[in-house]
Formats: sequence, C-alpha cells, structure tokens
Amino acid sequence: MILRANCKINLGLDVLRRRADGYHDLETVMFPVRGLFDEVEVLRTGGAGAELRTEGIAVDCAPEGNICMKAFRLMRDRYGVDGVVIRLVKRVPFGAGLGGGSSDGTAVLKALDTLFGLRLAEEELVARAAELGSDTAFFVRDTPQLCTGRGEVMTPFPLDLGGMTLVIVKPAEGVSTREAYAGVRPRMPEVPLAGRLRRPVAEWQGTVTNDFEESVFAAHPAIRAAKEELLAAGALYASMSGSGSAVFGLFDDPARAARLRERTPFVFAL
Ligand SMILES: C[C@](O)(CO)[C@H](O)COP(=O)(O)OP(=O)(O)OC[C@H]1O[C@@H](n2ccc(N)nc2=O)[C@H](O)[C@@H]1O
Ligand SMILES: Nc1ncnc2c1ncn2[C@@H]1O[C@H](COP(=O)(O)OP(=O)(O)OP(=O)(O)O)[C@@H](O)[C@H]1O
Repeated sequence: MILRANCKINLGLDVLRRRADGYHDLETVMFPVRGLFDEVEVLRTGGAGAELRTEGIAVDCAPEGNICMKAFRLMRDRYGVDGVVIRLVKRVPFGAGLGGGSSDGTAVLKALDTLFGLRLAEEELVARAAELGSDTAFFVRDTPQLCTGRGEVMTPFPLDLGGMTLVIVKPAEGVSTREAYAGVRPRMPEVPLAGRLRRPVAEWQGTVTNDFEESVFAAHPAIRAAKEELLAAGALYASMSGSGSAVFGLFDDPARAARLRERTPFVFAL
C-alpha cells in the first residue's frame, strides 16, 4: 500500500518549561500541509526483516537509522509483524521543522497496521507513534491539533485557512531539533496560544510567536532574512516552523504569493 506522508507547519510554538526527563513541555498548533509530502509504500514479502529503498532527497543517516526502519522494528517487537519492503520517496526537506521524518515513521506504523490486519485503536497508534518521536503522534490524526506535553498530547483545533496561500521557504542551512531545544529559553506566555490563534490571521504577527526563533535567528541570520522576505512580499503572517530552518508565510492575496514561485517551489492554496 502507498501512503502520502504529508508534512506540517507550527502555528505558534511556546516552550513552557524544561522537564526532568530532558524533554520540554510545549504548546503549539500543528497544521497539516497536504501539498508537500513523501511517498511511503509498504509491501509484504512473506519473508523476515525489512528492506528500505529510498528515492528523492538523500537523508543524512544510514538506512537502519531511518525512522521508517525504527517504526518497523517497533511494530515487529510489539506485534510480531515481519517481512516487508519499504519504498520511501523523499520530497520533504529535513532539518526543516516540517516533520517530514516524523510523518514517514507514522505512515509506516499505519501501513503495517493495515497490511497485517492489526486494527489498532487510534489511541494505541498514538501511543506507538509517541515511542518513535514527539511530532509523530500528530500525524496519526493529521488534522489541526493543539499539541501539548512534549507534543504528543492532542486536542482538535479546528481552523479554517481556506482561501489563503501558504508559501514555505527552506533556507539552505538546516537546524537540528536538538540544537534548537538546546538554545531555547522556556517561558510561560501571558495569554495561552489557543486564545491568540482565535483572533483573525491579520492580528497574528507579533502575538503568535515561535520561541525557537530568537536563538536560531541569532545563529543563522539567513533564516531570519527568509522570514523578513516573506513579510516584505506581503505575507499577513510569517514564522519559522517548529525548530526550523523552514519559514512560512500566509498570504490572503494569491497573486503576491505566486510572485515567490521563483524563490521556492513550495506555494500552496489552502
Ligand atoms: C520542534 C517540534 O517539531 C515542534 O513540533 C518538535 O518538538 C520536535 O519533535 P521531534 O522531531 O519528534 O523530536 P524528538 O525526536 O522527539 O526529539 C528530539 C530531541 O529534541 C528534544 N525535545 C523534543 C521534543 C520536546 N518536546 N522537547 C525536547 O527537548 C530532545 O532533546 C530530544 O532528544
Ligand atoms: N525518513 C526520514 N526523513 C527525514 N529525516 C530522517 C528520516 N529518518 C531519520 N531521519 C533523521 O532525522 C533528522 C531530521 O531531524 P530534524 O529533527 O533535524 O528534522 P525536522 O525537519 O525537524 O524533521 P522531523 O520532525 O521529521 O525530525 C535527519 O537529519 C535524519 O538524520
């Protein structure tokens, strides 16, 4: 079976506190981006083990370290599923804060659930996904969610951005999630994110913020410049996504957004 593993953007991201387990509690709204996705195909071989075949963007880790293989091993150890070929067509940039790897991992969990007839309940899939990462749980639902805890605790956050155009720019340099968390200064916002996001998009700039921007922009001026470029081009709202380095802009004028097609291939009507 073939699944589309779409990516996500973060609409606001508050890092609230560092936890005893080394993770951070955060509050963010994750929003699926349907137009930018990896393809994940999983086939049963009838044998044992898993083989990963990759196409497209080359991920900077060995096949055994690919999250698709981690997802397979997790499901094999837990439910005894075995014998697959996984074909990954990688289009979502990594080191981007777009959750591409997380989405691939969750796609493999879902595919194995279906192919082997496990019929896991959603909450069980969420629990397995949370063992793989923090963004992975979101992709089980893949609809706008207010994510709390270390990112794996979800509440639906219906948000209609229909009519808007989304432009994503991925600066050449990447940022690893670990690097971003190492530089962040946790803090409690005066008004919780959900309240600020319920205001019109035109009021978001300056109120809906991403706590990783301060330290990431200081270390990578090109990422700040990319965000400023989107605002100068007419974005109503622009922000870094997750831990970066991708930045995105929301445009209410499709023509202004379309002018950025020379700058980036990632221009999508929402
Ligand atoms: C920045 C976000 O993309 C926002 O959506 C996510 O928080 C990142 O989630 P992710 O890529 O799934 O990250 P994980 O693979 O779980 O964790 C990578 C590393 O990031 C740090 N980490 C991650 C999530 C979190 N809530 N607190 C953390 O401190 C930890 O050092 C961890 O070892
Ligand atoms: N299928 C995959 N796709 C992308 N990266 C992967 C994959 N499997 C393992 N990785 C590893 O994860 C790293 C990307 O993690 P990082 O947190 O920097 O990126 P990200 O853009 O925030 O995306 P994600 O949320 O998917 O991890 C890559 O550098 C790579 O070593």
